[in-house]
Amino acid sequence: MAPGITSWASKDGDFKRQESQFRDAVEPNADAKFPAEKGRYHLYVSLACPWATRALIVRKLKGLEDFFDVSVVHPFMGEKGWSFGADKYEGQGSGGEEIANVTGDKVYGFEYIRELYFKADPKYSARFTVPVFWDKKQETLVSNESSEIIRFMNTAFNDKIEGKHAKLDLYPQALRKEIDELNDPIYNKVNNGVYKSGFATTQKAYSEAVHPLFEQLDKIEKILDGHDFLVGDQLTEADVRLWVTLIRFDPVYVGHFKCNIRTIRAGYPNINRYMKNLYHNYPAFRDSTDFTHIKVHYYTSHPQVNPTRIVPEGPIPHIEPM
Ligand SMILES: N[C@@H](CCC(=O)N[C@@H](CS)C(=O)NCC(=O)O)C(=O)O
Repeated sequence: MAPGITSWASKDGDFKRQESQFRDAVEPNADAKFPAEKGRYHLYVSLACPWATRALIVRKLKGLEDFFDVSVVHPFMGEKGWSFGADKYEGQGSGGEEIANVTGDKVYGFEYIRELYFKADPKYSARFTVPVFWDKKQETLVSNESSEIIRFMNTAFNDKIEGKHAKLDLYPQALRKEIDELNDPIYNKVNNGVYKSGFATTQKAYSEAVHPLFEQLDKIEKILDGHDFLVGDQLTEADVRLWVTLIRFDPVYVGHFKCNIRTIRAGYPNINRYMKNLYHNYPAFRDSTDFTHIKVHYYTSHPQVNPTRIVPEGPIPHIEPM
């Protein structure tokens, strides 16, 4: 077992996210290493995980449900990492109860996500993260980096899908510069900023994460004034990448990760409207959201942050109506 799988902070109290190790891509051409083929691939996710949820949202936005199926892990993550229910937390809170929407491993019947990593590379020695984009033909991991998985989903299958799904371009040439310029601070200060705040083990590391996080949210609040999307008044990957953190913010990050300078619902009217619009009016966003998985995962899987593992009841509602 990898030592300290549930210890996230470095010696100086900062949380550092590891670089993903599998960085290939599915490509449209038949002679590619990983050619776009219907039924060939499989996506492994946690419904709790914001990075994995990016891939689920784009799969649905691009109409790729028939192209590759999905396996969903149990939200409790123990010492051996993500499991399909082999490791359950039998304690207080909702962690010990049966959780809906856990599928088991539909490809191999494995118990743990780590088994996929060792199948792909017996010498693998880094973290066993989701999402995992898996090639059933070569029995290997194509990519475990969500930002790249959503990029190839956006393009690789386009000549095999139709209409609005093929036309939808989440990373259009004309907007790339603007999207890239936003992705960078949003990744560092928001998507990863909540983890840096929550996993900090010194006051200094916490402060150095939580203030930039809220300063970046303040900037986003201004960008969204009078707009439904971050860039170009159209849905792009920048929205997908930001939204997965926003939807978890009030239910989890405010309490569990101490990101409590403001809530989204009370402190950011534009961000709240934007978040609610995508949830209530875009099934790809709503259907990829499972608040039970989200809350049970965070509150029960980080005993150094929440030793009682009690899952709080609120906020009620998890997301406000339009
Ligand atoms: N850079 C990766 C990050 C993925 C990631 O860190 N996933 C978390 C879940 S939210 C995970 O699987 N963590 C397990 C671990 O670190 O042991 C991506 O965007 O795909």
